[in-house]
Amino acid sequence: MENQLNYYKILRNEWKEFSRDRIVPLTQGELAHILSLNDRISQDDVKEVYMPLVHLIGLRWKIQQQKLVQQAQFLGKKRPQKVPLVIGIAGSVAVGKSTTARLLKTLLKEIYPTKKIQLITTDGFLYSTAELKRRHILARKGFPESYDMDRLLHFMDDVKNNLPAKAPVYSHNVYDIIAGEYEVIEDVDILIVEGINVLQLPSNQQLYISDYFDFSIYVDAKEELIKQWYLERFDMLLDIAKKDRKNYYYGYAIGDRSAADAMALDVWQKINHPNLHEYILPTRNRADLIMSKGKNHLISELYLKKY
Ligand SMILES: Nc1ncnc2c1ncn2[C@@H]1O[C@H](COP(=O)(O)OP(=O)(O)O)[C@@H](O)[C@H]1O
Ligand SMILES: CC(C)(COP(=O)(O)O)[C@@H](O)C(=O)NCCC(=O)O
Repeated sequence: MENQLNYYKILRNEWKEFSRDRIVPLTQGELAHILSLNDRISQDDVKEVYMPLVHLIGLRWKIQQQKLVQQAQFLGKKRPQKVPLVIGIAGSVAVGKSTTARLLKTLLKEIYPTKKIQLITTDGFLYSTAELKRRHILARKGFPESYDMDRLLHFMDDVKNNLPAKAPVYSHNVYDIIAGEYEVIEDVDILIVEGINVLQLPSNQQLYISDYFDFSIYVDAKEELIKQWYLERFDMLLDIAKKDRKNYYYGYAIGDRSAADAMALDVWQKINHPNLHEYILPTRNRADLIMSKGKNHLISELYLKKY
């Protein structure tokens, strides 16, 4: 990413200093616990990248709480209403959004043990395969029109008003929405919302989903790397699928692996590549923080919005 006027470019070495002494340090035991829950993340990443990030989120949370107190005073209310803090995580398919989101949730839970912290992915707001077929847009899965953005907007509205909200659930293994399964969000303190579309503008709406966010992150990397991670994840999904006849990928998993890999590459080129360039990358500059990854998912630099 080239230098942007409205972002501070912060190298990893500078960023890692930002949490020093200002946040509850983790004990070795807590760190080990966090790493055991997320085998994809290194100890260095937790200390050098995620701890300063959690510190920054903590500061934003304080400001949000202060605003709510001021507003309550202005309105002559005794107490401010409870409004959950919402963190959005955007980026390409397979860039590592859900891995980042899971780690952030684990860390926040460790640091704020009495708070309720939940995570949803907007994959659940994709139309079901049956509905995509009915709309003749099965080949457009992941593109803006394949999501029920109105439903997502209403969901965000309920969350922010501290009303119970239900997020539908998507399974990569089934490659579809799981009918009747929901993640229930209720009386939550922090909600993390992860998905390729979280910084997009829903059609026919005046509101961005990100209007509900208190802090937003875009996970970024060069496309060659993301494509490689997509293909590697596809291979991992096939390994899992081999053991399960009901898995969507079972047929590919027991067949010729090079034909399956060629199919995945084709999906990248025809679907995920154009989606990244037409609809996901253009939302990058809406994020409060851009985390830029290099080889082996190592975060090399961060871009923090100046204002
Ligand atoms: N920090 C990381 N270290 C190692 N592998 C990672 C890391 N982040 C993501 N991955 C791997 O990259 C692939 C894509 O990550 P995932 O979180 O599923 O992406 P997304 O949610 O953006 O589609 C997965 O195979 C995941 O295990
Ligand atoms: C469900 C998704 C839209 C969401 O992507 P995610 O960021 O969770 O990987 C994507 O994984 C997808 O299915 N895209 C359609 C093309 C494909 O099969 O990859």
